[in-house]
Amino acid sequence: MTKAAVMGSGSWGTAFAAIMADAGTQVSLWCRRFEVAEEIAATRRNSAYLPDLVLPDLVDATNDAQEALAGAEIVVVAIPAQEVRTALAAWLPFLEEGALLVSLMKGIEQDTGLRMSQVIGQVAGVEDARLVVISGPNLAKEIAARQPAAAVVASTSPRARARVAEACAAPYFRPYLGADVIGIEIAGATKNVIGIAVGMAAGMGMGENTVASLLTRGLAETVRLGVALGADSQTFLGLAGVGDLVATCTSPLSRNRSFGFELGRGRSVQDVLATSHSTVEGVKSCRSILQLAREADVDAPIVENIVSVLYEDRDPREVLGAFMSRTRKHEI
Ligand SMILES: NC(=O)C1=CN([C@@H]2O[C@H](COP(=O)(O)OP(=O)(O)OC[C@H]3O[C@@H](n4cnc5c(N)ncnc54)[C@H](O)[C@@H]3O)[C@@H](O)[C@H]2O)C=CC1
Ligand SMILES: O=C(CO)COP(=O)(O)O
Repeated sequence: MTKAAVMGSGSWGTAFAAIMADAGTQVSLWCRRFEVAEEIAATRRNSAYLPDLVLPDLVDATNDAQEALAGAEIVVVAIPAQEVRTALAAWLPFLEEGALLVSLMKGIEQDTGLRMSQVIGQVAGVEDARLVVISGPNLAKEIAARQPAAAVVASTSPRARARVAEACAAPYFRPYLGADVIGIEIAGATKNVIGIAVGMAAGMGMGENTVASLLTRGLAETVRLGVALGADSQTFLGLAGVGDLVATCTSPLSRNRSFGFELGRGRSVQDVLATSHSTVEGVKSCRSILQLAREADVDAPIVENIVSVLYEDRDPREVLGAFMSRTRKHEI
């Protein structure tokens, strides 16, 4: 039986541990807090994140990273993007020789502008063939309820992606295979920022036309950036592209959309962040994405305007007006 470690017991790490166990993989779920590991051991539940999910018996929880990583052939990282560098460095001594490293994160590192698989590869000093990324329309709560969903499991190594896909193919979770790691990571990180923009518009009372227009232009912006960075444009029509954009931009379960919604209703960035207990990746990644776009000389008006709302105190209403008065141009 394959043994995996899932490092991070927030909403996605916990749901993904259940997926892997339902796929027949033995999972050790690493929890940063001892109380979470203790609760899971005693009740099979992680009440702070997914209270309705009863974790399968194949999931063991521990807050000892060495114990979690012992014997793990697949190591899945599921923590906030900006924390990966430091956390992974602490886990390095306990990684098994040859283990595959899987990123579930949807973010870009601040300051370096690196994608998550790049950060993992750099910190762990491993070749691309051992790195895998997973992305798609995967709202954790729906997955935890075992509602059917699909995702892309991507790696430059056919063997690595096939092995990880096998280890997470559950009756309600269908992994597709992919090789375009750049496209999948750019799609995953950028959709969070587009989700904030759409949420903002919805919070201001705008209807479906506005949502669909922003979503579509957000996709155009994401494709431009991805292709400039070496991605295949077809990737953005797939699960990690359109698929995730639709899930994020239309679901009240999305933290990024909900964050934007509250801004649209008139609350301040600080106020909304102070009351949010879970990760809103678009907030920290939007500046790194804008930086990547500027370096690649790519026009990214939605990301740029979200940065100005979040970091330059710009009024969301003013931003919506700014989109409408941009210089007329060809759609494609
Ligand atoms: N929740 C979802 O539906 C999905 C989330 N993702 C991505 O997965 C990543 C993780 O997100 P969630 O699980 O939703 O976040 P979360 O906010 O639910 O949980 C974050 C987890 O990371 C841990 N953590 C925080 N700082 C840490 C540190 N310095 N060292 C070690 N652990 C730390 C927390 O204790 C918590 O267990 C994000 O990049 C997110 O975009 C991807 C797909 C779906
Ligand atoms: O990535 C996600 C769904 O695929 C989760 O989106 P949020 O982080 O906005 O909740």
